[in-house]
Amino acid sequence: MAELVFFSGTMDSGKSTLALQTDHNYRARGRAGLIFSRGDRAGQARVSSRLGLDVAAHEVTDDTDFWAEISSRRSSGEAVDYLVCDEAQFYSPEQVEQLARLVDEMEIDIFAFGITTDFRTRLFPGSARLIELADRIDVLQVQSLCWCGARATLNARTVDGLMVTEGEQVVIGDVGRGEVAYEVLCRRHHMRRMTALTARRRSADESLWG
Ligand SMILES: Nc1ncnc2c1ncn2[C@@H]1O[C@H](COP(=O)(O)OP(=O)(O)O)[C@@H](O)[C@H]1O
Ligand SMILES: Cc1cn([C@H]2C[C@H](O)[C@@H](COP(=O)(O)O)O2)c(=O)[nH]c1=O
Repeated sequence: MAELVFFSGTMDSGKSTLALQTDHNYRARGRAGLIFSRGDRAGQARVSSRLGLDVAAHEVTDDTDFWAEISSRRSSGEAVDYLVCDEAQFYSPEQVEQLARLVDEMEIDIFAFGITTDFRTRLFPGSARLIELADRIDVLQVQSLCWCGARATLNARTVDGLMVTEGEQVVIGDVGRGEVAYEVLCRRHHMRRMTALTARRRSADESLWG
């Protein structure tokens, strides 16, 4: 039976690496698949992993209709056994429904990878629909860590190292890089808006003033 699986984790938890490994393993066994992504940091139509792999992919846009796209490929004789869908948090709820339909009506395995929540700890619409519809949700086993050493479960957006809570939901970026960047935190420190820089400053102040 084909499945819709949602592999989720914080930023920098190895999702794109696993997406590329999954594609590699299925392809190595003669199965035919397609890789999709939306808004990868490396640019349009790419899936890039911080471990160094960077491969071509099909860019998902507002106009992408997965059902129409795969039906048309199949009608013209192309085999499509599975889809690897990276940055799936950016897909629309309707696109996630199209993916679920491909599983149920065409027996195509869908491996979707993405973060669940944004910098304000709110679900992305695409991730919400994946959580509602997936046959299985796999939380990545590689632990990303908060600066305090606890397991990081949330993504913070930072400007010059300080956590911000206002802004657009979607701003493509990387952890620890750029003026606007991201940092993974445990819930306690996300709630306290305490990034690595804030913590360092606080401890410097404490040692200065006793
Ligand atoms: N220099 C490195 N050596 C070993 N592992 C690394 C290195 N840089 C990154 N990684 C691993 O890559 C992971 C990030 O992988 P990636 O697929 O880019 O994450 P995601 O797609 O979830 O944002 C990190 O959690 C870490 O385990
Ligand atoms: C928290 C959060 C993240 N993003 C963006 C930043 C990155 O471009 C991607 C996540 O990529 P990764 O492969 O999981 O590192 O999402 C965003 O647009 N808005 C947010 O709130």
